[in-house]
Amino acid sequence: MPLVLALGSNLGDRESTLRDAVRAINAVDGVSVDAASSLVQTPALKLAGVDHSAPAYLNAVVLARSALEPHALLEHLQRIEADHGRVREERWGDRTLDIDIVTFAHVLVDDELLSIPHPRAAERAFVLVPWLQLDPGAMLPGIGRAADLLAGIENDATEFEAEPLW
Ligand SMILES: Nc1ncnc2c1ncn2[C@@H]1O[C@H](COP(=O)(O)OP(=O)(O)OP(=O)(O)O)[C@@H](O)[C@H]1O
Ligand SMILES: Nc1nc2c(c(=O)[nH]1)N=C(CO)CN2
Repeated sequence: MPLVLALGSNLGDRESTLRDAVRAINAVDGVSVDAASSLVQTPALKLAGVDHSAPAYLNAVVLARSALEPHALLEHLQRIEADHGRVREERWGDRTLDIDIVTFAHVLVDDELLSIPHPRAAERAFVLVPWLQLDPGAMLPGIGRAADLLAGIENDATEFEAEPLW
């Protein structure tokens, strides 16, 4: 099944963490990475709104395929986050690595562990901008076209010069 992942980091060596994370995702049995966006830099979004005093994020989107079901995939992604020093503290707090499942084919999931499509992707330029780079026709199933959604929000993402992630 084709799927879309959103990666973010705002602590430590952000670029090398994201680079390692893409390799680790591809190394999961039953998962293969097809493409990765360029890196975008965005100010940290906190529960109270954008926080310019917090370290900025580097974000990227990865297109992959998975033979695993979504919950099994989530467990692997959380292990990869933990391997990169991710400590779970406050919601929307600073982190070395965050990996979210944005879409998983046209599958809809909504339980206590997992919501797909990711319920906040539609409001996040740091997801929509790199995703549209890889797929101009990107759709959030049941929500809408990524291009239309991006047109309705503030786009605070800027390109970050780096070697391709994949
Ligand atoms: N689509 C999804 N991708 C990844 N995690 C998800 C998803 N839907 C629900 N979750 C759940 O969200 C929980 C909290 O994740 P996390 O701590 O990364 O949240 P957050 O990154 O602070 O906020 P946000 O979910 O808005 O990005 C995870 O333990 C996971 O069970
Ligand atoms: N700019 C930016 N802000 C965030 C991000 C992120 O990836 N980028 N992730 C968060 C937790 O999901 C909270 N805030």
